[in-house]
Amino acid sequence: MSNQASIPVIVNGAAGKMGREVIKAVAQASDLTLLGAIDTTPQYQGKDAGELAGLSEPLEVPISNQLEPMLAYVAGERQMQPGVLVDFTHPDVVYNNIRSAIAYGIRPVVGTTGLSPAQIQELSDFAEKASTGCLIIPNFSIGMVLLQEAAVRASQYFDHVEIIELHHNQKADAPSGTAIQTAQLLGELGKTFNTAIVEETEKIAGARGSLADEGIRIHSVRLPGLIAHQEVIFGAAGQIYTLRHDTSDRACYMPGVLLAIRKVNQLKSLVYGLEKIL
Ligand SMILES: NC(=O)C1=CN([C@@H]2O[C@H](COP(=O)(O)OP(=O)(O)OC[C@H]3O[C@@H](n4cnc5c(N)ncnc54)[C@H](OP(=O)(O)O)[C@@H]3O)[C@@H](O)[C@H]2O)C=CC1
Ligand SMILES: O=C(O)C1=N[C@H](C(=O)O)C[C@H](O)C1
Repeated sequence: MSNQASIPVIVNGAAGKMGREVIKAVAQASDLTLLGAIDTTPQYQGKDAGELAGLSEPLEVPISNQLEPMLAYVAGERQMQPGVLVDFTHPDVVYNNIRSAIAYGIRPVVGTTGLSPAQIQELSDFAEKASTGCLIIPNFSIGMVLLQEAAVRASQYFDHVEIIELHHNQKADAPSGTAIQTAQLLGELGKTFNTAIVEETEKIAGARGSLADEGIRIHSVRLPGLIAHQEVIFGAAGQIYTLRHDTSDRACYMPGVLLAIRKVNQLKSLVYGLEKIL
């Protein structure tokens, strides 16, 4: 493939669990070229991104903590398509990363969770003004999109629902971005869920989980040995309907990540959720 048709990619959070997986997936895609691998972890500075990701050959792309110079470099690369920043970093830094990328005309594909609705709205306004595509995807797995579709259908018939999300104990944010998005999707129907039939008191604060705006409770479990799992449990008189999704390998997110990298250049504004680009 000529360079002209290739999409230059920067991976931010390149030394992390998801970043390494993305490096491998991008390296194996003939229409994508990894130009930058950014991560702030001190011990990985200068290491080859491919070797760190477990590839047998080096990619000759060193890990660096210099995001802005890398954005400027890729923005100036005229021989290729517009650049894409894939971000799997941390909830505290992702907002500024997205703003910086858009300011340089680089399209963000964001997996990092923890952005507030107000931040997403601000980023949407910013992307719209810049006429720049941006994808924020709380969950890149097809299984989760299908679970959410099934949940939305079930919510037409059930008035009571709670969500349990279970993750590894290195996860910084709770509830998960996926659980928040699932509650939002159920809430879009505009119905009232979980009308209380008794006055509840929590004898230990948090016993009933967090209460999302949609009136849906989300319970967050954090344990070593877990990767990422979610149950949506519907209840009605005499029956329980449970939807569950389990991940066993972060490779499950890669088809969605590659699709997003290829689609974001066709967009002129911010789009939230994988289901919108399938
Ligand atoms: N949308 C989806 O489908 C998925 C989303 N996620 C989300 O992605 C995010 C990352 O997850 P995961 O890979 O497991 O996390 P990790 O902690 O394994 O990786 C994050 C990496 O980013 C680095 N980092 C932190 N701050 C910065 C910064 N300012 N600039 C560059 N690099 C930085 C971290 O370094 P250090 O460790 O030194 O801080 C670390 O190496 C989380 O928000 C998670 O919820 C995860 C899986 C799927
Ligand atoms: O931190 C993770 O691991 C994951 N984070 C995302 C979230 O918060 O929903 C997606 C997936 O659940 C894995």
